[in-house]
Parts: sequence; structure tokens; C-alpha cells
Amino acid sequence: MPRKSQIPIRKRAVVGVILRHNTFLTIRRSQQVVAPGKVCFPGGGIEHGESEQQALVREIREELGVTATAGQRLYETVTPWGTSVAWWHAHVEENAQFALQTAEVAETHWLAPQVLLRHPDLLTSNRDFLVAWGRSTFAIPGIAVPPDWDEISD
Ligand SMILES: Nc1nc2c([nH]c(=O)n2[C@H]2C[C@H](O)[C@@H](COP(=O)(O)OP(=O)(O)OP(=O)(O)O)O2)c(=O)[nH]1
Repeated sequence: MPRKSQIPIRKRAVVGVILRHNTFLTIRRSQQVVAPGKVCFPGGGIEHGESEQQALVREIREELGVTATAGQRLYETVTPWGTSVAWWHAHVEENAQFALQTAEVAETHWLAPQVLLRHPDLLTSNRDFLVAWGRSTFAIPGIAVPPDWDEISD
């Protein structure tokens, strides 16, 4: 997905990339939201007057019931449906206990990058994000691109 897009921006969203022991925190979206059952990162729409960091912390609190801190801004994409997505590294405490808002989030899983990339229910825009990471378009602090990445991302 190109970073500079001709697609008109209709909405802005923020996504949290949270790591633990070389795995990503992923959510399975509930059946009641857009893209039901898809697997992606926590996140959501940026409200009027909110910064990306504020939206990131609010969305993670609403969806997972934990307090996150924003790390660095990793990347930016525009989805084919016109949402500008800011991808942020984020942190939660090692022993944080999630309290899921089940109307939005059906379940959480810590997934290795290779598992996430090959996940049959992965949100397509997240595949683009992972492929861009594998091409070193940007780095994610604390995790290296797996050596077999090229073979599995073809
Ligand atoms: N949550 C989330 N959204 C993503 C990811 N990747 C991606 O392209 N998006 C897009 C899908 C949506 O267009 C937008 C935000 O999605 P959303 O459905 O979770 O948020 P929303 O604004 O509809 O709902 P809300 O939580 O703000 O109420 O970002 C991802 O990994 N996680």
C-alpha cells in the first residue's frame, strides 16, 4: 500500500503495536463491529480535538481495560476505504490483566510475526503493514524481522 495515496481521507485512526517476548498483541474483532471476526491490533478512530497519542491510550483502555503509554510513531497508511491510519508502538505493563470490552473485542492473542502474517483472518491493511516492516520501510523497536520473512510474505 502506498504511503502517499490518492484516496480521499474520510477518517483518521490510530493503531497500537504492543510487543511481549517477540510476539504482537492482537485482537479478534467482535461480530458487532466493522470487519467482524478479523484479527488486527487494538486501535480505533481519532475523535475531534484528540491527538494520536490520546486516541491510542483511550482506545486501548476502552477495548482492553488497561493503561498504555505511547512509544514512537512507526508508520502511516491509507486504507482502500479512505481511513488514514497512524501506527504507533505502545507499551502496557508486563503483568497487565486485560478486561475486554466484548462488544468490540472477542479475544486477544500474543502472536509471533510469522503466525500473524499467515493468519487467515488478518485484516488486509495489517498485512500491508507487516510486509512494509519486513522490507525495512520502518523498524519496530525490540523486535527484528524474522530471517525467513521474504519466503512467507511472497
Ligand atoms: N483497530 C484497528 N483498526 C485498524 C487496524 N488496521 C487498520 O487498517 N485499521 C483501520 C480499520 C478502520 O478503518 C480504522 C479503525 O478501526 P475500528 O473499526 O477499530 O475503529 P472505529 O473508529 O470504527 O471504532 P471506534 O473504536 O473508534 O468506535 O483503522 C488495526 O490493526 N486495528
